[in-house]
Amino acid sequence: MTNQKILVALGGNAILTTDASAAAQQKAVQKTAAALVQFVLNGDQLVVTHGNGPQVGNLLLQQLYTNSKSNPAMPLDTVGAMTEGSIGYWFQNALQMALLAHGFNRTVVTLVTQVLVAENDPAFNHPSKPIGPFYSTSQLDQLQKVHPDWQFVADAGRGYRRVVPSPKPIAIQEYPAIKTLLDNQVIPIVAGGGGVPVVKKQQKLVGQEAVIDKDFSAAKIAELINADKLIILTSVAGVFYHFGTPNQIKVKRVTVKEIEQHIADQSFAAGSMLPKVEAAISFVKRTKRPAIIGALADVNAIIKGEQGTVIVP
Ligand SMILES: Nc1ncnc2c1ncn2[C@@H]1O[C@H](COP(=O)(O)OP(=O)(O)O)[C@@H](O)[C@H]1O
Ligand SMILES: NC(=O)OP(=O)(O)O
Repeated sequence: MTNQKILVALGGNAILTTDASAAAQQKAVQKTAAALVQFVLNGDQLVVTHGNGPQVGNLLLQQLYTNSKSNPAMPLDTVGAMTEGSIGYWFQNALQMALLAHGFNRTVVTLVTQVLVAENDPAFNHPSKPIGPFYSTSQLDQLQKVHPDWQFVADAGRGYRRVVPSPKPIAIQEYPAIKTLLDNQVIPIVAGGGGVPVVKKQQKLVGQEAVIDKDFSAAKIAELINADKLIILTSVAGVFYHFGTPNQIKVKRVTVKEIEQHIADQSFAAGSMLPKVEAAISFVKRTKRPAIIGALADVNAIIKGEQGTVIVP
């Protein structure tokens, strides 16, 4: 029994494989849920957050087909909330079933989470978060004619993706509810897709057309709930130096100071490994507790301390 409070942040591969149908995504989520059960078996208090990049982009595209006065397209903040609900439902359902299979009748709850961001965050003028599908060069030309205001980035060898602003989280509006759920042994699924970005305007919270990086929201919540560990699960076995070259080396354990040096050397790709490393550093610096980045497939070995990259103060 480890009896720790652990926040697990799940990347896209935990949800979406190659098939974007609801059935296929639910199947992937069921596999992920089966892996997460180990934390509960260990006596840990689990908090889950997850990404939504592919899903929020796909749902935003679906809005275009129905866009009319009587059935208007929903804006990005609302579409983000829709993905928190839909992906949260998949996880809620899958985790409850996986726990029941082990004899645990636990309540799992998805909390649509509003995350406060700064209205003057420079990210609003520099879209950087890739969402939705990949496009070929000819598809890109076509899309740019129809949507001249959309921005795209080239994604190393895989085509182009639309990018939207990704402001940094400042505060978690529903933190008191997260605390209450944890105090009552409920497993919360929070800040899915980074949470819905909102800014405070004259005492009102106003949704923003942006997608927060879930790794940053995960680090913020892990800090607020006083988590013993932040675990970021993705598709690679950990953080690599010289990634993608014949000299790549997997980092097993590293101090904040050492890994910060590698950020300065631009070792980590923006929009993929860099936000994970930055989020992990933020948690470790502020709590003096470890953060681990590793593969979802290695979750049991990560729990035993045998896999992943451990970042320490
Ligand atoms: N230095 C690095 N070490 C490990 N992976 C890296 C590095 N730089 C870039 N990556 C890429 O980052 C990816 C993980 O980021 P991403 O796909 O955005 O995560 P997720 O969707 O799981 O949150 C890896 O699959 C890998 O291709
Ligand atoms: N919102 C978010 O960070 O999503 P992904 O992890 O899917 O990119």
